[in-house]
Amino acid sequence: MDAARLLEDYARGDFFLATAHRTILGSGAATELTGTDEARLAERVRRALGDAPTPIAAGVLPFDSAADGGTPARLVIPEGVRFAGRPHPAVDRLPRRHVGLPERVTPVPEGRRHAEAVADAVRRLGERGLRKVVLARALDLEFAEPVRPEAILHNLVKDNDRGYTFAAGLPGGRTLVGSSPELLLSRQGDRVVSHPHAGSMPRSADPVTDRQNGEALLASRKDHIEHAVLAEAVAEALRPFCRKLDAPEKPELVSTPTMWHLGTTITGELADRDVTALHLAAALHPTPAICGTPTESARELVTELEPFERGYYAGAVGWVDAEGDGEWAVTIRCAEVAERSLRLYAGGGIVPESDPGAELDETSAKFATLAEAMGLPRGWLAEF
Ligand SMILES: C=C(O[C@@H]1C=C(C(=O)O)C=C[C@H]1O)C(=O)O
Repeated sequence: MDAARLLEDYARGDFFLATAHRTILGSGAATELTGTDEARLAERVRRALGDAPTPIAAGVLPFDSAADGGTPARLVIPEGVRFAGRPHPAVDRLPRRHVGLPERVTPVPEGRRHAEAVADAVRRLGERGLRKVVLARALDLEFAEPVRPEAILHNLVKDNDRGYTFAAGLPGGRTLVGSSPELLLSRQGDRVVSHPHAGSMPRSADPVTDRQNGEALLASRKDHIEHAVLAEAVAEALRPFCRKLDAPEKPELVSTPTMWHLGTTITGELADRDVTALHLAAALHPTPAICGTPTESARELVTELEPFERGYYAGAVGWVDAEGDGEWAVTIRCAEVAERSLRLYAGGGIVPESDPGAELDETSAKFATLAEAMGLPRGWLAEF
């Protein structure tokens, strides 16, 4: 099966995930499973897959299922599932799709307010004994015409030949669409892998500046601190499930078409095959890549300082099969698409060494993944 065909067949409400190794299209929903207790949901999914018409359950976990009003995890067992190999080079021959310019862009909060929140966070880290907190901001885009998530997904897949490029149906007919560099967890047999990312610099069209940015990130003490907090937490969360765990001491430089990051590949051998990819994803989430350390105090600070609900941003997207295998990516570099509007999200890790202006710039740079896929003029969103 050709991955380009799956991309062309994707329709709003379907589940789509393209990675460096495979492409999955789950169409329709034979069964929908939602819940705010992810560990219990993982059990229900395991039972439901036992006699399901298709081999996987797929969907999204929210940032915080206990947030105001409750944001449930949503998985479906699709009516039909098709698999293909990696999307590239097959999708290269497809033309780009037109998305259209928004009529209005509203930052939530305004950039200046986000920088103030970062300064506030830096102060409160010390007061509350936090090592790190991740603060995000959003941009609301309004359009005169209906927004087509299929067009955005199409361009995201063309632009990003690595990473995890996804679309998933949300409650209320909305769609989460994005391209994340970050693997929360994959399980295949008894092999588990996580590839946490923290520490960021923008890519540049100028090769010299681009290389310098990557080198500056590798040399940045602040970014290594930010990363170490994350890598340690992911290793500690996986350790109880593994009879062997390999967590390198130093991160490597990794890249997307728009950002440089520090990443650590953590691999383990699962002790108990009954623990599925969804159980593991639920146990790891939320990592300090998108929340902070310690988790509960960081989540409280996020709620205090961010003037919006994260919903399914900074959650997870992925699938699990009847054997318990599966893969889950962190839902970053994404947008939540409604009928004629969409909300873009971007955040960054704050440690005592963080600078508010630099953190604001980092969120602007992270909007570029979606901005490019929407065909927005380069740097246009950076004004907001
Ligand atoms: C929170 C986001 O990204 C996360 C935060 C990073 C950082 O603070 O350096 C890097 C990668 C991601 O784990 C985002 O893109 O919105």
